[in-house]
Parts: sequence; C-alpha cells; structure tokens
Amino acid sequence: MSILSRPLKLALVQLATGVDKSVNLIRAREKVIEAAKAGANIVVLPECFNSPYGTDYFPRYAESLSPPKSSQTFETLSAVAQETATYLIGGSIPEIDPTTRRLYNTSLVFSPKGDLLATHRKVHLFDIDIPGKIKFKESEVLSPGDKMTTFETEYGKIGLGICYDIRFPELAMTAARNGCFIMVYPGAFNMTTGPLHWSLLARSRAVDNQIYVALCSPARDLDATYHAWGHSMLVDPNGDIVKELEDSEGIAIADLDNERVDEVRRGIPVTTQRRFDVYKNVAD
Ligand SMILES: NC(=O)CCC(=O)C(=O)O
Repeated sequence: MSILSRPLKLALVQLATGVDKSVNLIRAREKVIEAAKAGANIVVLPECFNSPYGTDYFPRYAESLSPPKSSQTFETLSAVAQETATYLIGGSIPEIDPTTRRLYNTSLVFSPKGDLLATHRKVHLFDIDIPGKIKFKESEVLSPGDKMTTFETEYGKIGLGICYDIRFPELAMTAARNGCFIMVYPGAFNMTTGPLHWSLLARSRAVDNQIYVALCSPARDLDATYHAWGHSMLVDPNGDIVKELEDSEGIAIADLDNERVDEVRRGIPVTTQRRFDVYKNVAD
C-alpha cells in the first residue's frame, strides 16, 4: 500500500496580506473557496497570513486559542474548511498562551468537517544575521514549539513545519520515516535567503525522503516592512518542481500522484537501504 493512498489536488494560496486582520481573513476565505471550486482537496495558506510578518506585529495580532471560540481566525478557518469540505492547513498565525503570556508562531489544521485536526507551533525560530543583508530575531518575542506535528487524512499522513523548520532535515526525515507522503511548510523567506535556499531546501527535503514537499508563501509586498520571496511551490518525490508561482498573489494547484511516489521509491530504493546500524546516534 502506497504512503499516498490515492491521487489528490493540492492548492497553495499565495495570499497578499496587509495590516488589517479582518481583511486578511476575508480574503483568505475567498481564496480557499476559489481553490475548492478549482477542485482542491487540501488547501494551504501562508505563514502569518492574518498579520504582517514582523516581531513588532506578533504581539499586536496574537490570538488565544483556548478556548478556541475566542479566536477570530480559528472560527474563520474552521467555517471555511467545513463550507468547502476541504482539509485546510491554515498557514500560521501569531498565538498567545493566555496562562504563560508566551507568544508562538502557530499553524492550525482543519478537517473537511471543520474540526481542528492538528496544531503546530514553529519549532525552530528564525534568528539569523547576515551582515548588510538581513537580521531577524523571532526569539525576541516568540517562544519555540516543542513537538513534531503529523496528522492523518484519507489520503495518507501529512507532516507539518513552519518556514525556518525546513532547514532542519531531522523534522522531515522523522515524518517521512513515520509514513508521511508530504511535508507542508507555510513559509515566508525573504529577498536574501529566498533566491539562495528556498527551492534548494524544498528539493533537498523531497529527494532525501522521497516525499512531496509544499511551500506556501505570502505574496511579495514592497510596501511592507518584510519582503517575502513568494515562489510558493510543490516539489515531487524525485525533486522535480511540479508547480511554482512568481512573487504576486495567486493559487498554485497541483496534482499529487500515488504512483509517482512508488515509482521513485522503486527506482532508487534509499528508503529501504538506510544503514541505521552505522549512523544510529544521529543526535550525538
Ligand atoms: N519566516 C521564516 O522562518 C523565514 C526563514 C528564512 O527566510 C530562512 O532563510 O530560513
């Protein structure tokens, strides 16, 4: 039995986000409906789709998810997943834990019935400093999540990370070894690291693990404080880019094929040739 039980249509919504949260939510809803009308079974939104991306914004836009009814974004995503009968991977949003007052970069996943299926808090915070190019420190305001996230669908198991998480192959490797047919990363790379590594990382995670990899970015807005790279894409288990957007708003719709996964794994059978007797202590 293939890790992807049957073909499916995936939609990556490269949303143009702005400063007005309600407008972002209305537009996200419209795009999910558009994707569903085009036949998508699973729809993905970008990292930080309800707010601009930036440490100044996270505290101002953060929502508490407990109890869920208090979150405007939770309610919108749940309702549109149910309305469209799609699996909805709700990009990510700034979340506040009302007890600890800690902030997280959090992704919510809903079933076609509108039920919450999974929650992923970004595990690896985006702290980088490339002199003269970009300095960013999510950890100034955010706390990291402390668990891997996978969830079951009728198509098979899906692994979820957020943006910078893609740089840590262990997450995708563990998800793939646990049977995931795809890793999905809502993400917002930038004009320095986007051209350098966005597609390289997606293709690497795909080839390493012979799984699909999907990246979903916000559209680029040159008036915003952070310029997202865009280029939402789907990569197949052979490392080929199946679909890629440019930098403006759009929806990438692509077919995932269970036979393709099996064909790639049969041809180059690394999934059965691993030598964990040789490199068993990967965390040492
Ligand atoms: N939002 C992010 O995590 C950005 C990650 C990024 O740009 C990178 O180069 O990694």
